[in-house]
Amino acid sequence: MSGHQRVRQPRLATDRLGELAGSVAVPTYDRTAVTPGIVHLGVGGFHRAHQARYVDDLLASGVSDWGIVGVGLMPQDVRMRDALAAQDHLYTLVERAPDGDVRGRVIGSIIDYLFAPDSPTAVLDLLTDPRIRIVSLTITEGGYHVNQATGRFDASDPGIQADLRPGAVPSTAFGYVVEALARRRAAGVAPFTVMSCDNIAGNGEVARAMLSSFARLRDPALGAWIESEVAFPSSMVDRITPATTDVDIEEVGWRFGIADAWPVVSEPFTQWVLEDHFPRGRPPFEQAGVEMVPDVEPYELMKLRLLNASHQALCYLGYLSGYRYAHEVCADPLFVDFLLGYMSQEGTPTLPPVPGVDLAAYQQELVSRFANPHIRDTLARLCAESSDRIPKWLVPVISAQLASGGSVRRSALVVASWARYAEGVDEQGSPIDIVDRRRAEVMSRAMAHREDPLAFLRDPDLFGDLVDSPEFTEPYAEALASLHAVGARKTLESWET
Ligand SMILES: NC(=O)c1ccc[n+]([C@@H]2O[C@H](COP(=O)([O-])OP(=O)(O)OC[C@H]3O[C@@H](n4cnc5c(N)ncnc54)[C@H](O)[C@@H]3O)[C@@H](O)[C@H]2O)c1
Ligand SMILES: O=P(O)(O)OC[C@@H](O)[C@@H](O)[C@H](O)[C@H](O)CO
Repeated sequence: MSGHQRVRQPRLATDRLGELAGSVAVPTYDRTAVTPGIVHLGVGGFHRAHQARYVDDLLASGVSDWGIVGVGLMPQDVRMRDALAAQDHLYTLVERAPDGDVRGRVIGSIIDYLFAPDSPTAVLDLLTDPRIRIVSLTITEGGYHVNQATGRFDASDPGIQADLRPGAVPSTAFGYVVEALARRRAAGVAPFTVMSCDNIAGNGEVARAMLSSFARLRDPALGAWIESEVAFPSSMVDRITPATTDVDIEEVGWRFGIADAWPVVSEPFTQWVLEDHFPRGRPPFEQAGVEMVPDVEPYELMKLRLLNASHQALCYLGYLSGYRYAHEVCADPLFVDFLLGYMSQEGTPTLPPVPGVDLAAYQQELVSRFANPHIRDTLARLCAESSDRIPKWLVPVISAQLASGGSVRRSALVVASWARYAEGVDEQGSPIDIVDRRRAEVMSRAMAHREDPLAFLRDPDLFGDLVDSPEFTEPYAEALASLHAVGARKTLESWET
């Protein structure tokens, strides 16, 4: 309870907004007049802290035809359905600054939410409604079914297989999007734009390639039509948004007088760089601070190779050393030196020029953001789903550095720390809950590396041919041996670069 007395607050609802206006910002626009223009698949913490907040700004400025309808596809999304339905689809966004300043804001831009298993027909009807001109996605990196080694579509997922059966009722994001596009095409309704907001380099291009490959397996002509007729703008999205905790829910109660079943907490920083390619129209995003550019790639690479790869650089080593939060790691100068060294010596040399960005200042700002003690971003969140993260964020850095003759020593230590973490026991002997959709394979390779030091790397789906590169395997094997012999902290102390 954080020392605060538990008081039962009335549930967040439209008719309470007036009384809440003294303690938090609330929507002042008429939500009943807002019509849907965007369907978002994967309404989790990030979408609610980021895109929905930008759209809320636009609705407040008088735009009324770009409301968001959320769609949940996964079994766990039933909780989001119930939370939002009980509070008129309103929720509280809490922004916590490093200096302890806390701001609350009720977001009104999600005007409805459908849980797809309740009614696939309702979801398909929505997606074929001509008013829907954008379908946006935060379905996580794993939701795109990319074979990491070949870059091609991987159709092995059972849900994908089910969605490929003739006449299937969709169950996956790809199943819904492609079925809806097929219906729009048949009905002569212009396709919506697909806007990926996941942390993937070239997220628009990846979405285009994977969705059209999936569609081709259903109907080659449909696949070709999607590839040529549907727009897939790429984006760089950035706002650190940890998973909401019970303490966060209680804080929203005592601090703002709001009973909110599922608020969302984030840092104050937010950035969205978006490729301006929306042939069916778009909201005036730039009015809400979105940077509309012709080419997002330099910004995406900067963010993924500096911010996201640094998250991986700090999470396993930090966890093994006994830390549990990102800010704890970033209060430790040994780790900060390592992160800045990785960013300046290995991540940054692989980047193209990034228009208007001072990369040295960007690196320092990242460390300050990671060090925000009020965000309480857990290392467990950052260590999860590493099989989807390391190959997309760090392996490209290693490959580029190897190609140019640059250093990979810090990156090698990061990969070795993941391998050590994947053994499933920390340096204090406590079990680690490995959360990864490839958990069994990853853990079994980690179990084998005491006998065969390169065993963890022998997975071309994750590492391509890195195992054949002595410039990488030598520092990797040295790092792994050191982690086993003296642990993460001492390895960092002595890691010569
Ligand atoms: N959290 C952040 O700091 C952050 C910042 C930038 C970008 N992102 C992007 O947003 C994504 C989601 O992050 P989050 O913090 O909202 O996570 P979250 O767990 O809060 O929400 C993820 C949502 O996606 C759904 N989902 C997961 N896998 C899916 C799949 N295969 N198909 C369809 N839906 C699926 C979940 O059910 C949930 O609704 C990340 O993977 C990342 O690409 C997150
Ligand atoms: O959410 P993921 O899986 O893409 O990655 C984990 C974190 O690195 C990520 O969520 C960052 O917090 C985020 O990308 C900051 O904008």
